[in-house]
Amino acid sequence: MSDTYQPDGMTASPPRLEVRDVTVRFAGLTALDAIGFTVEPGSVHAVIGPNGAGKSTCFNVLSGVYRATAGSVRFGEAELTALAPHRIAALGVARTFQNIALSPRLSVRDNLMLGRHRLTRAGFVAAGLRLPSARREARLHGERVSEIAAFVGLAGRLATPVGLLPYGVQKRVELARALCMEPRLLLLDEPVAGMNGGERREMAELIVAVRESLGISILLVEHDMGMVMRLADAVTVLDFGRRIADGPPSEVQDDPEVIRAYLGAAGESGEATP
Ligand SMILES: Nc1ncnc2c1ncn2[C@@H]1O[C@H](COP(=O)(O)OP(=O)(O)OP(=O)(O)O)[C@@H](O)[C@H]1O
Repeated sequence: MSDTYQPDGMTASPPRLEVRDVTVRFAGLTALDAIGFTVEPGSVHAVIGPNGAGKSTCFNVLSGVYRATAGSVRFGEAELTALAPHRIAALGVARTFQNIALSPRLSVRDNLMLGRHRLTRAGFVAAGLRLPSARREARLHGERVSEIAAFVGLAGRLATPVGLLPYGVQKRVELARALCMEPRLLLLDEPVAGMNGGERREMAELIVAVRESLGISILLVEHDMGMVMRLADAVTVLDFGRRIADGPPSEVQDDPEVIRAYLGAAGESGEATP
C-alpha cells in the first residue's frame, strides 16, 4: 500500500456522527425503534445484529435513501434526516453497497473517475468541448485516482474492466471509489460478505489503513463477528429494530442479551454466534 495518498484539507478532522431516537416504520412494521449511537471522529464503529435487525435500514437512513419517521442524525452541524442522498454525499458521507454497484464493462480507472463526479467543477459543456480548464481538472482528478488506486493496492489494475476482476478485488474497487469522493465518514455495508479468508484479511488490513493513515471515521455493518471484534472501537447491537447493546467490543460480546439474540438467530438460521 502506498503512503503518498493523504486526505484533502476538508478531511483533516471528521465531525462526530450522532444518531438520536431514530425510528423507521414501514406500513405497520417498525424496522428501527428509537435507536441511537455516536460515531466518534476517526473511529471504526460497527452495527451488528441478526438478519432483519434493521442494520440496512439504518444505513439507508444515514445515506438519505430512506426517510426516518422520527429522530435526528447530526453530522457535525448538519442535520442529515431531511437531506437527499447527493446532499449527504456532498457533506463527505460516502458508502459502499452489500452487492457490488460498479460498472463491470468500464475499467477500474473509469469507475474511480465516476466516484470523483461530485468534486468535478467543470461543466458538462466545458468538459465536452475539452476546454483547457476542463482538461486541467481531468488531469488532477486522474492523478488523485492513481494515488487512491495505489493506496488500496490497485495500481496495476487501472486499465482492467472491473467485471474481469476477482470478487475480492472488485470489493476493493468499491472502497476505492468511495475514497475518491474524499469522504469524512465512510459507510461500509458488509465489506467482507462473500469473501474467502485471504480476501477478508486483506480487506480488514485496508480498513485499518484507511482509519490510521487517513483519519476517516468508518461505520460498518458486518456479519463476520471475528472481524467486527478485531476492527471496531465501538459496537452497536440491534435486534428487531431495537438497540440492545452499545459499547466496546469486549463488553458487547459478553452481554447476555447479545448472546441471547445471536443464539436465538443461530437456532433459526444456523448463523455463527459472536
Ligand atoms: N423498503 C422496505 N419496505 C418494507 N419493509 C422493509 C423495507 N426495508 C426493510 N424492511 C423490513 O425492515 C426490517 C429490517 O430490515 P433490514 O434489511 O434493515 O435488516 P438487516 O439487519 O439489514 O437484515 P440483513 O442482515 O438480513 O441484511 C425487516 O423486517 C425488513 O423486512
